[in-house]
Amino acid sequence: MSTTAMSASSASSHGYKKLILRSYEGYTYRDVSDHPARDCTDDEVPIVDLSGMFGDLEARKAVAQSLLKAAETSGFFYIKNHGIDENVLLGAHHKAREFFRLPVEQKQKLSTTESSYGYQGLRSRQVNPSEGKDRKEVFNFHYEPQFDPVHKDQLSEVPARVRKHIPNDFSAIWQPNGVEGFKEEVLAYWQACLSTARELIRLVSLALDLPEDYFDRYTTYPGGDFGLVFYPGHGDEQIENPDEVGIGAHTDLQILTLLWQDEHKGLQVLNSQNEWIFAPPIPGTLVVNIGDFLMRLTNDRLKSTVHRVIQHGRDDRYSMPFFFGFNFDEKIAVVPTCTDERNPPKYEPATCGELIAKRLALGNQPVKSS
Ligand SMILES: O=C(O)CCC(=O)C(=O)O
Ligand SMILES: [Fe+2]
Repeated sequence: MSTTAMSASSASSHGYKKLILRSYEGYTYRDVSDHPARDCTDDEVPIVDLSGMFGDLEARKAVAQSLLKAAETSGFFYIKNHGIDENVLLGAHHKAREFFRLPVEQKQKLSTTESSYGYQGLRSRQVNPSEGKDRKEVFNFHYEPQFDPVHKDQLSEVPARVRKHIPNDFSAIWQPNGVEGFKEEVLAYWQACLSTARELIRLVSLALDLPEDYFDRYTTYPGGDFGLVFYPGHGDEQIENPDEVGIGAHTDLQILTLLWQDEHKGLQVLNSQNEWIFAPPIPGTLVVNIGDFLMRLTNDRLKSTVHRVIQHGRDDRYSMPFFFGFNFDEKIAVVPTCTDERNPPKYEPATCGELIAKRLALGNQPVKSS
């Protein structure tokens, strides 16, 4: 996402605000209700029970159908019975809590200049050009073959085209930081997410009437960006700016996002009536949402939906998003089952890497407000 703060007007009139969004194609604009968000209904962001994902083909197809319905409407759903060990998940969360409590100078030692790896401080980023700076701290990292259980024992076989995407300064972020077991526990959860995402994409194939392994060849060295995110609570402080965002409105860039959120509400999803709805935390679930590249590959059938976080509670909020993507350099066309004579492909084959680079480059360009 963008690393450059910019200012642009977000004039309010008749209960609507103009929202500027970054997309692969450039800037897009939406008039969005400025009414306070309400909670989503069970239909808008449904719970998909993944138990059947580990069953026979019939059971897998049944789960795929419920996933498809959600992916075609709001593009957001909760998953339960996802198979990720609660202890692994909470292990990473507890390390995140310890990490963000470290003195800021210590956290800043884990910042990088070449890449977006490592620590990013409070209000140092602005994801949305028409909202303010993000009131959050983050510890980020990206896919590394050496952490992927599929490749960690055959690192000499990692192709040069994959190595090319690993920045030189990546290992700096893993130096000891004062939190015992930080790297081990965080990576254990990242690995669980990676394996769940590789399973989920097989369900997506089934849902789209494709062979179950259709996308497998695109997930050998996949995108696996991860963030520990900390939205500090306001405690007894007065909220000075009711519009201040934790993370500004955006769509996720890649294939699927798996988001763990703690018990504090904050995640808002923009529905098709341009109203904000909360996707509140539900114990035992992760939130899954479709990314821009999957929307494109399905000829816009699966929806990549705008979302943001506003954290105005007294308490701190923590979340852990895992962004699953396809191999960065693989040119992929719109899938055959999402097109026909009346609905030809809207997009040329493209690589995930080139489109992401295009969108990130927008962060360095001036914004037109309409
Ligand atoms: O923290 C959250 O609940 C959502 C974060 C998010 O949307 C992102 O990092 O892309
Ligand atoms: Fe997001």
